Amino acid sequence: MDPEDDFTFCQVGLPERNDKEAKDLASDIGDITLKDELANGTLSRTHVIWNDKLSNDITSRKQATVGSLDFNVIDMSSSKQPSMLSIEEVPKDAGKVVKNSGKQGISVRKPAARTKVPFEKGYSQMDWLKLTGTHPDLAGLKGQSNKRLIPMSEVKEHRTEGSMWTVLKGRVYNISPYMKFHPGGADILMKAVGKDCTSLFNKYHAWVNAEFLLQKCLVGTLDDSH
Ligand code: HEM
Repeated sequence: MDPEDDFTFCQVGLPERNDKEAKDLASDIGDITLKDELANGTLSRTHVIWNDKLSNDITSRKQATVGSLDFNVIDMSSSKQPSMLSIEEVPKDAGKVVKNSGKQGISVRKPAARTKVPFEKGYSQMDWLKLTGTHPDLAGLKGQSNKRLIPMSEVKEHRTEGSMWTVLKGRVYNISPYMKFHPGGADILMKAVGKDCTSLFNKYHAWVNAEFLLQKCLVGTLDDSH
């Protein structure tokens, strides 16, 4: 076996390096990219968000090693662009990071304020999925078809505890059984009752797959002909 490959006995401690050299190197490090070298030799950019335009401003790029750490040292001192935006600078609850068409480079799109409510025991999304798989009539159809066309006037009538209807993307749902499972809380979901909640829904979480989550709560299709 090649002795280089033998990791059973390895040298412990820092390799010999003169202190001044290490300090100079550290002060030189402006931006550090955490490097994920992929099998094919390409670099993945999971750790630092790049503005592609910035790449053009890199005046020098060198490999450096301090102790056992490898760095990509990137000199951007001549750059007129704002500095790179590191992941730490992105607010945790922020929406997607989008590229700005202007000169600013990267900006963060502010989503609608969202407060997740801690779920009561037994009311997690997992519990909801279990319930949808076992409950025989979540929509409260009592044998009626859910292919029925329903006028808005009928939706408005359903605002009582066991029967709270809403319209979402042209479909009518009984959201009464979902109330306590809603991650945003029952109070806010009450705003949807007796109304078309499509725009509110999209404002808070357009990505949520309600067609799937509420499929067992489907009561019918909105009749918007009058
Ligand atoms: C009627 C169908 C709806 C369904 C199936 C639904 C489902 C969900 C789901 C799955 C989440 C968690 C999202 C995530 O973790 O990213 C959520 C969160 C939330 N929902 Fe809804 N929702 C509905 C309607 C609404 C409406 C009408 C409102 C506002 C009036 C609303 C307000 C919120 C809020 C504020 C959260 C916040 C918490 C968060 O995720 O950060 N939802 N909802």
